[in-house]
Amino acid sequence: MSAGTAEGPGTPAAGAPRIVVGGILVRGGRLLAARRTAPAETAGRWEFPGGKAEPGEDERAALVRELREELGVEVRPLVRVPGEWPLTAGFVLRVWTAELLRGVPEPLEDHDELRWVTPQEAAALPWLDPDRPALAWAAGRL
Ligand SMILES: Nc1nc2c([nH]c(=O)n2[C@H]2C[C@H](O)[C@@H](COP(=O)(O)OP(=O)(O)OP(=O)(O)O)O2)c(=O)[nH]1
Repeated sequence: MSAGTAEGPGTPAAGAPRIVVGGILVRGGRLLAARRTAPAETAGRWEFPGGKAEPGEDERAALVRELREELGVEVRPLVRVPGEWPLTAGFVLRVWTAELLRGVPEPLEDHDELRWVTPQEAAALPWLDPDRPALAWAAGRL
């Protein structure tokens, strides 16, 4: 809700950032990295799968929806990585750990490769820069 502006209650403040939410899935000491296919400036870079929360959509619900669409799996968000990281104009990245409930992740949308990587292997991949702090946080807990 905007605080004390003329926009009225419930109206997002002008310029309020929209959220991109990414998910950290962990299996046997490895985390799931996904290689983007688009847009061109991000193609070939690695990230945590996820996407944009719709206006008004809870970010956990957005993560569940995005991982269903992109990977074909059902997940349950667990813990939000402390912090958020600015993206291109108007978006911020937030990252959650998530439990894999059902399914085997497949690169159905937005990615051409998925890889379960150790922290050492992850560090050697060309990640999108905004993901690096969340990657470091996760790697320290594996
Ligand atoms: N999904 C995701 N996007 C990230 C991460 N790090 C990062 O910089 N980004 C950027 C890449 C994209 O420009 C943007 C997210 O867009 P997206 O294409 O994944 O979102 P979306 O699935 O909702 O796509 P759309 O509605 O635009 O079609 O955020 C990350 O860890 N996960």
